[in-house]
Amino acid sequence: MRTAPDLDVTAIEAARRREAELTKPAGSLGRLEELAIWLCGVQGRCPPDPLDRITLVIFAGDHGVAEVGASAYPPAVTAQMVANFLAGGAAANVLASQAGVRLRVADVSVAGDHPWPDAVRRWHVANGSGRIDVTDAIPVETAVTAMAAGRAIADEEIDAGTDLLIAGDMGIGNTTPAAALIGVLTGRTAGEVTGRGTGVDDQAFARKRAMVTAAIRRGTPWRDDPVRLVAAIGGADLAAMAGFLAEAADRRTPVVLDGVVTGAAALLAERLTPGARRWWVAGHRSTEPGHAIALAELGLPPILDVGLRLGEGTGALLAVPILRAAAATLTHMATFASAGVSGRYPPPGASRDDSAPATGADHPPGASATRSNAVAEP
Ligand SMILES: Cc1cc2ncn([C@H]3O[C@H](COP(=O)(O)O)[C@@H](O)[C@H]3O)c2cc1C
Ligand SMILES: O=C(O)c1cccnc1
Repeated sequence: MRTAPDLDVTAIEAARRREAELTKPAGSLGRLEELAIWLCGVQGRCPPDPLDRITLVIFAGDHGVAEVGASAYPPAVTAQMVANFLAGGAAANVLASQAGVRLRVADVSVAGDHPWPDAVRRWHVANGSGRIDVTDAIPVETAVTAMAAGRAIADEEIDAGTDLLIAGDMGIGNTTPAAALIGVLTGRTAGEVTGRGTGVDDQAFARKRAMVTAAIRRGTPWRDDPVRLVAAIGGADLAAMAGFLAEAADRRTPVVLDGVVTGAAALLAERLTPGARRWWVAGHRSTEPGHAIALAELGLPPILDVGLRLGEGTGALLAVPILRAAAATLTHMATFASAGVSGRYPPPGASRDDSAPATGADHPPGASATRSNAVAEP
């Protein structure tokens, strides 16, 4: 099995050294420091380039479980929301515009014929996905085609020159296959991974949990075969997302993950290409219980936790300003030496000269120390 490429260790080391030289207490920028170091690792340079060219790809597809009460909304909403994305009226449009992110919609498996531009329909590989509690979502051949479609979409964006990709989802009923995939891939029960999605009532929630239980049972034999697993209990859109995420890692392109649906696709992609997760960050943690479980399995702590349960890439879009802030601080802050700010006291036992004034002569870690109050290694 092919593993994902490593991040650039030299750039990571340079970023760590630079973080320690900046005019702030060591570690005080918290998660921003980790994100800045990660950005250097994925870009292979320190300081990192600003994130000017970011694209969100929303993978749209229908799901048979929505026909039998898995969602609080009717299946027709999937296509109607694709039209809404194209008209600019969805939450993802507004947040993408705020964050300066390009939005692209890919109809991978929306049911029916639609008069959408070729760019939207080009990677259409299925007319919806089957009821996963009783039958396969898609044939295995369609899963293979859908994964290749997701890889092709990633290639198109990477070849066009992108600094960062975001994966988002649109598909009524899609939190049911997402929960089932997370259940199989983390060994959890339907009770642990199933949430209310768009907000189903108690009766529908019980029905949904029963569907997830049945789907987990149907999918468990394919636990170690991501292609057969996504064919059995996922769907074409989830397969395309998994291909997209794996390809981004293969091509050394960072990705911000969104909610429970991209989380399920990420678990699949990590099985396709072990180590791919190093190329991703989790934009947020949604309120769907399966999402926290997926992120824990991936070892990806979310940047934000603000009660979102929408999908479309919205949680990832909200994290973009934080990623940009991380890059900007590492790039533009002064160092102790350049700003003439005194560094940290040396550790107990080390000799120290308290009378030394705060001048530009203090020393960042890694520089040769000629004064006793040089900055300590963090
Ligand atoms: C108007 C509307 C816009 C949405 N945008 C994202 N979703 C989100 O909700 C759906 C998943 O939840 P469930 O599994 O309960 O159907 C997906 O379409 C997901 O993208 C939406 C849902 C609705 C109704
Ligand atoms: O976690 C998500 O992204 C989510 C939650 C509910 C509905 N749709 C998406």
